[in-house]
Amino acid sequence: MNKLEEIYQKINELSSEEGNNGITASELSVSLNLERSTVSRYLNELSKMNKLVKAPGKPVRYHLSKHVNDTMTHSVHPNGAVAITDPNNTQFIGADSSMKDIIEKGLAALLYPNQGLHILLSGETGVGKSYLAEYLASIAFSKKWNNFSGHFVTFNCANYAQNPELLMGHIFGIKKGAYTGAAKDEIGLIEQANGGILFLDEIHRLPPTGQEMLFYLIDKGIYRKLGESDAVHHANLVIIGATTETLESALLPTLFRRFSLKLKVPPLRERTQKERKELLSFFLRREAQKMNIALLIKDSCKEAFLTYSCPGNIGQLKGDIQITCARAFMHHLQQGTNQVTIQEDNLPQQVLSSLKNELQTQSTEQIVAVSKQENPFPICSIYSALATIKGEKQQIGHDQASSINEMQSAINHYLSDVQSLSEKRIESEPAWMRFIEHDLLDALRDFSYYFKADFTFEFGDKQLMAIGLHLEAYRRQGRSSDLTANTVPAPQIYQLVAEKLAEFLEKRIQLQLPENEINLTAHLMASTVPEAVHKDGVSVYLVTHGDSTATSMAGVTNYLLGSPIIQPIDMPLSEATGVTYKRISTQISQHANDAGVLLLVDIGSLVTIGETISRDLGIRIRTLANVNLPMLIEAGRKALIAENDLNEVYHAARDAYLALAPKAQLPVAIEQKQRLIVTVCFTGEGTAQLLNDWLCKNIDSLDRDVAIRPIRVDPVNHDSSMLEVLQKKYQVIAIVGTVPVHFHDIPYIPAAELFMDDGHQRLKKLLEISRTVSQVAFNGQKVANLGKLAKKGLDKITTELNTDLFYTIMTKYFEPIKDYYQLDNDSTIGLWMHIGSLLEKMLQSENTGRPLVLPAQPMERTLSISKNDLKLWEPLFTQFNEKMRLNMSVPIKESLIYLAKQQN
Ligand SMILES: Nc1ncnc2c1ncn2[C@@H]1O[C@H](COP(=O)(O)OP(=O)(O)OP(=O)(O)O)[C@@H](O)[C@H]1O
Repeated sequence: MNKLEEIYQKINELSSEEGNNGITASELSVSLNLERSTVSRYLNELSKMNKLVKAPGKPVRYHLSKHVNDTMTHSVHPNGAVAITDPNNTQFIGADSSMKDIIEKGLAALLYPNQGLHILLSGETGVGKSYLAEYLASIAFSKKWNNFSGHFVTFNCANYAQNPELLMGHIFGIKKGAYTGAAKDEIGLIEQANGGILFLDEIHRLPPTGQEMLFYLIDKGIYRKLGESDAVHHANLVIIGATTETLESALLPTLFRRFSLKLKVPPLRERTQKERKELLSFFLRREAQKMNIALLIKDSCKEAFLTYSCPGNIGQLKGDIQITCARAFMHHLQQGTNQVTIQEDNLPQQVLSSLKNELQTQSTEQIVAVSKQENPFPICSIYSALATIKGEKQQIGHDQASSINEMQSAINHYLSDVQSLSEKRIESEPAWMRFIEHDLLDALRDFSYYFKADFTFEFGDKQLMAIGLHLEAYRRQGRSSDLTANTVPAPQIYQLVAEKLAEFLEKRIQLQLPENEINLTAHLMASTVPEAVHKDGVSVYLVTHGDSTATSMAGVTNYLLGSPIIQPIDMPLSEATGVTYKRISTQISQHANDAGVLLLVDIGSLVTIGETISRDLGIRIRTLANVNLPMLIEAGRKALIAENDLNEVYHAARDAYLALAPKAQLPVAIEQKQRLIVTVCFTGEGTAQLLNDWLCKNIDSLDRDVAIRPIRVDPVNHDSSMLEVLQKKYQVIAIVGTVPVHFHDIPYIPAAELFMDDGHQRLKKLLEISRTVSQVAFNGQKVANLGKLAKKGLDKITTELNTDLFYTIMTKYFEPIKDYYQLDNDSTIGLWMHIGSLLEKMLQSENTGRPLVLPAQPMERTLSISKNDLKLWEPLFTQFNEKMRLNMSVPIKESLIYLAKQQN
């Protein structure tokens, strides 16, 4: 036995020991009593011979190749391709050739004790980086290496590249209030993947701060959520990053170095012809399984797939094969053949071009696969769907209306199938666009652009896709399929537009459409009208408390009316009123028109929201409270008729309420009893009194009418007679205290909870919901005029300040600040006045040359100013600088931020 064999045998022995996790050169030199350098030399030799696999890291550990490979089962396929099958039956083409070394290294990294090593993958788009990451993870998980217990979580950083804050929020998690709109704590992907593997695709899209945070996590195992300044979280996970950029330039050097293993996945052009053949067969077999029918491919087409230049690599090859199969399948449906044959005219342009001249004469066909799986390929089943309806109609003699409904639902199914195709993006354009030739696509786009004034409905991408796919199928076929001959007319508005489109297409691209194709096009238009906000009708919005109440009520109504006319807006109880207001107003401003808006809300206090939005946006809005289903249906029905004006829709909905609601539920005037919060404890003087004081200080200005009464509850008999008495005089909103009191249906909030977010929020919501319209109306007025009130005040006390300009700036730029710190009305006016006076002083000092004397800072600086605070205020400060030429110093800026934070 020579030295090399001796060493290899020793490694075999050591590797078979329980819990062995690879061997290092030092360990081996000790057990063989040989020089470490000699051992290293032999180890390198053995790895070159593919007998060992090096796991990167320090110290380098060596594993027997057969151990790494044993984790995969090899199987031979009918076409001779050897593929490795992982436990989830994912075939990895190339695992025995171009990808062998890469896979072995990747597996060794994940096997590395105790936690695995972080991996960075690079390679052109579509080479299979995500596929590789998933493959490695599935093996590591199934073998339970390193106790991987969490999940394999994948995320593409490019999806949020335009919004770095959100991107980092997704990865690291968000602390409530981290930025405007961060209404609640969110857990991040790191937390989700803890104990497992996080795959970050397009990792180079992470901004430098994100990269630093990631570096810190990899280095120290700790991280912070966005917006957190003190808390730290621990995580133990492997990160696999992937990038299409050159490795060195993709990441900050610090982060780059933390990836112990860097692997470059080769492009398709560098793979062998044998591997490309395997890929082609693999993808064709998959499509055949989906279609559940014999799939044949002409030799010439096969050759084209093997030779065309495919810059998008395996991803593009797969996409082009799918499109080709879909076209061939479409052809098969129209011809009624009993097999699908891929022919030259099914090939996308870029594949076809490689065919030109030489190969077109070949015509041998070759069966690729037949499968019995029940999973028919979705696209283009519209004809068969329509045929079924036509058959049923003939049998039972349906009336016209129900036939239209069935037809629409068949079309809708077809569209959602097609839609799922467009979800997978190939390069930058949706997949469906590749089905439609450019001349037709351009013509449809131009039509939607030039004739938009003629539509009373939207004609966007969804419509383009549905109509384009259909007309492309018709055009390729060259004649209308018998199956489309249906006699059910589409609604008039769509029919007219379809006729106009037919005229346009004939002129533009000489495409002649027969009557039944025009009819079917009209049906396609009718089925794809999005959100069905008919441009000239009244819009109806439903706003209710709860996570999904509005959505489900609107869902039922829209279903019954057969049209998504009601727009739901859910108001989660945890959401601040200001945030809800913004959402409602944004939605209304995007969709409403001159016909106005009917706002249906669940509680009276929301009535004023409509009034305020109406004032702010200049849109006519009427509001009805205590909404129920009959009201909603009636409002929807009337709004569907474009001629009905806002008053008609409003009255119809109100009458429906009056006609259908039981007498007891009629909207009688809300009893004008004063609202009361009862605080309870065993003495009525201890905690109850303290709670009383706390509530007095913390209650919102909108609820200043609320009385607070501390009472004693007998520790023995829990006597609640005092509550009986109080209830006669007051409307008791809640009982807060240290003794659980369950009195009628009045909510009880334990004192401890009140000081935590949940309890406080609950009380706030109870107060909000119990506000009467008049209470809110008074304050609502005030809300709308806050700025004006402050301006009036400043007009009286300032001489230098341009209060109009100040008002304009503040109205726009102070709003996010108010929302962020959830400032109440009083604090808002106070801050407006404070800032106004400060600017006045600055102007005076500039004019007179006297130094600026600022009022003493009364606050204790216990609150810290975060980057988010500064970011929030910066636009306002910039405005003062640009529009008023007032440059605020850092201490002045900070004093304002402290002041606002203290109000919170
Ligand atoms: N070796 C393989 N065997 C079988 N299918 C593969 C293989 N490699 C890639 N694919 C398929 O090719 C498609 C593209 O691969 P993938 O999305 O992993 O590429 P990528 O390099 O991550 O691309 P991008 O950089 O655009 O995100 C996937 O749908 C995958 O199914």
